[in-house]
Amino acid sequence: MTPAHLSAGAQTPSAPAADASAADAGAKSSPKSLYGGAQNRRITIRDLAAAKGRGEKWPMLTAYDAMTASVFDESGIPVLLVGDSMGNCHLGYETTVPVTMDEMAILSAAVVRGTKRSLIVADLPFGAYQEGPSQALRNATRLVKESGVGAIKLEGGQRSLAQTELLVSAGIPVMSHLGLTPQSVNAMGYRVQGRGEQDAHEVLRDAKAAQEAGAFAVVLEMVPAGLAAEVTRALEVPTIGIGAGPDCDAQVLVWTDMAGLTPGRLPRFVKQYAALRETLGGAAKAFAEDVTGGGFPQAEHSFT
Ligand SMILES: Nc1nc(=O)c2c([nH]1)NC[C@@H]1CN(c3ccc(C(=O)N[C@@H](CCC(=O)O)C(=O)O)cc3)CN21
Ligand SMILES: CC(C)C(=O)C(=O)O
Ligand SMILES: [Mg+2]
Repeated sequence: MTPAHLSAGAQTPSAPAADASAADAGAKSSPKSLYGGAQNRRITIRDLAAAKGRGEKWPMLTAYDAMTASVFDESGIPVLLVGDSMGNCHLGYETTVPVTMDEMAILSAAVVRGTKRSLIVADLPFGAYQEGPSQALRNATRLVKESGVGAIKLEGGQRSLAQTELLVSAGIPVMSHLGLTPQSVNAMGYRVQGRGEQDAHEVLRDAKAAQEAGAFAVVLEMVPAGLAAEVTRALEVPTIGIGAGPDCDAQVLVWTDMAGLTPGRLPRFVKQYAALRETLGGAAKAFAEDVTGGGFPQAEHSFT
């Protein structure tokens, strides 16, 4: 098998075009805005830092397969997260806890292959970094080398600082994830975090510590909007909110939630922009009725 980082889709800079025409030169330079995909290269963590300087907000979505990722890439979504939410959204587990490194590596490589411009960030799954910095570096290195991702995300502030520092010193960009950290569901449940002075102070302290350790961005999940605003003002690196109010630098949602594919009750922070479950179910039923009723296939679908 060709390692993903050697294939066309990998997150290594492609060789510059021999003929740098005026149009090309413009397209290769820094994007005027992060959203839109006008640039002819991968988004980098430097682009994200520049967007914070301009006060520009940006979107992030999860992705777990090449085809869906290509839709988001072509739609100009600057950052895609191969989230361990693949556990419940793609692999049929109850939570993110059972997700393995093998599963992360395979689906991350698929997302990288399906995209050209988005920065691809992969979660380190539960159990892949809690042993310590050397375990974290070994597993993060695998996702960078084998899957071709451009950055790694891990949960926890203070408790993951040594891991963050080692990855950053090794040249692997790290996104930190604070507030509700779903890999700790068995300890904390799915509840708003950072309520009350003590807990709010802990979130702010963790965010500053993550930035100090070299994190290029911080996800804030299910924290009060006022606290997220305070953290966003306090940090030089961008904050990415999910259930963290309107004042974060960026917003992330799980793609199956935002597109209306996830069944059942959704978290309060989700907004649905499509009804894919209905659309796809309708297509399946129409196909089934066509087959059982003899309407498909017709001559135009057949060979003589
Ligand atoms: N489909 C999906 N969407 C997500 O946002 C998501 C995942 N899966 N898996 C990984 C984590 C888990 N997340 C979750 C899971 C449940 C709630 C939840 O039950 N929220 C309720 C209760 C809030 C409360 O009681 O304080 C809500 O109404 O928001 C929130 C975030 C966020 N992530
Ligand atoms: C919800 C986002 C931030 C995440 O960690 C995931 O999708 O796994
Ligand atoms: Mg996650």
